[in-house]
Amino acid sequence: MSTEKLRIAIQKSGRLNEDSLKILKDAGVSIDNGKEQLKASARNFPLEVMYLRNGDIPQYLRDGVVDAAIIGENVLIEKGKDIIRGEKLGFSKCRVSLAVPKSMKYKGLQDLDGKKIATSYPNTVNDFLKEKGITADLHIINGSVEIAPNIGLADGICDIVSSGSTLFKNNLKEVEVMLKSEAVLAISPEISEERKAILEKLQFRFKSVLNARTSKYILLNAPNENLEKIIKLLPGMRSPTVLPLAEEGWSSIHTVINEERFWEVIDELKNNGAEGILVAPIEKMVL
Ligand SMILES: Nc1ncnc2c1ncn2[C@@H]1O[C@H](COP(=O)(O)OP(=O)(O)OP(=O)(O)O)[C@@H](O)[C@H]1O
Ligand SMILES: O=P(O)(O)OC[C@H]1O[C@H](OP(=O)(O)OP(=O)(O)O)[C@H](O)[C@@H]1O
Ligand SMILES: [Mg+2]
Repeated sequence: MSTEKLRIAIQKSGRLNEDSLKILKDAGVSIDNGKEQLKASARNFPLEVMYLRNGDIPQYLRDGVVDAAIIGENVLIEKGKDIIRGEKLGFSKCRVSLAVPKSMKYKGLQDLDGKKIATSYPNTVNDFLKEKGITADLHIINGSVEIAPNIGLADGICDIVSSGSTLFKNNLKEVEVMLKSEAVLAISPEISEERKAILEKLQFRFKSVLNARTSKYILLNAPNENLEKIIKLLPGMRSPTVLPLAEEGWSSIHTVINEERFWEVIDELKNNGAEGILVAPIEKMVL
């Protein structure tokens, strides 16, 4: 048997750390915890985890020092265009935006021409502004970017926005969304065939976990005369299971549904006589 292990990087600490460990755990990979060691092995899967800074990961992938990573898509756009982008992982959702002081009368991007913009994402801003024919003077800083306009360091900023509360607290307003981001699986262009085979197994497990996270198992009782209408609202994986109830004229319907879709159709289900509706989480889902 091969002794080869897949080397995967995850963020050492910060916004991505917890959810990255969670998706590995949900995929059945048990890691002997050792965050202090910066490197840990999985007990039951040929995997080695390296705990690294998010911003350093593209270089490690490029050099082939790690085979794969869980990283913010925005970081790949900023400095990892040559890195292979795999599945989106559904967490750490944010956007990278331009913001200006609330008091500024902003009419459009031309208002930023020749202005000073503070950011930790110079390539992203440059690419965006260049395409629109705007030239700005970039001031590169690594953190607390939102404070820059208040201390006279810049006229505007480009940074990550999620709830918008950091902008609000610093008297800034979001004026352009440059890109949307979430955590993704990133893959080294240098990955060996043998490790790629291990990665494919992990990707399969991630997909099962992600499918399950967005789906719910639903059970409900419905009068037989409305079965057809209700089934139309609940297509399921192939089609719903329909079982007769002990009470004549009624059936029980079991199916899998996307959670958002469930909330969209709930009123129609009720209007068609559905009752005793149960919604249960799904552990894993293999399509
Ligand atoms: N407020 C937020 N809401 C949602 N996602 C975010 C938010 N801030 C950052 N992110 C996402 O999480 C990633 C990591 O952010 P975090 O602030 O933890 O680390 P960092 O300081 O950018 O990186 P490093 O690990 O190099 O120190 C970002 O690249 C982005 O994709
Ligand atoms: O729109 P919001 O929900 O307020 O989130 C946006 C803020 O979150 C991130 O900072 P973080 O808290 O990660 O601190 P950091 O600058 O130390 O990375 C980002 O750099 C923004 O400042
Ligand atoms: Mg941050």
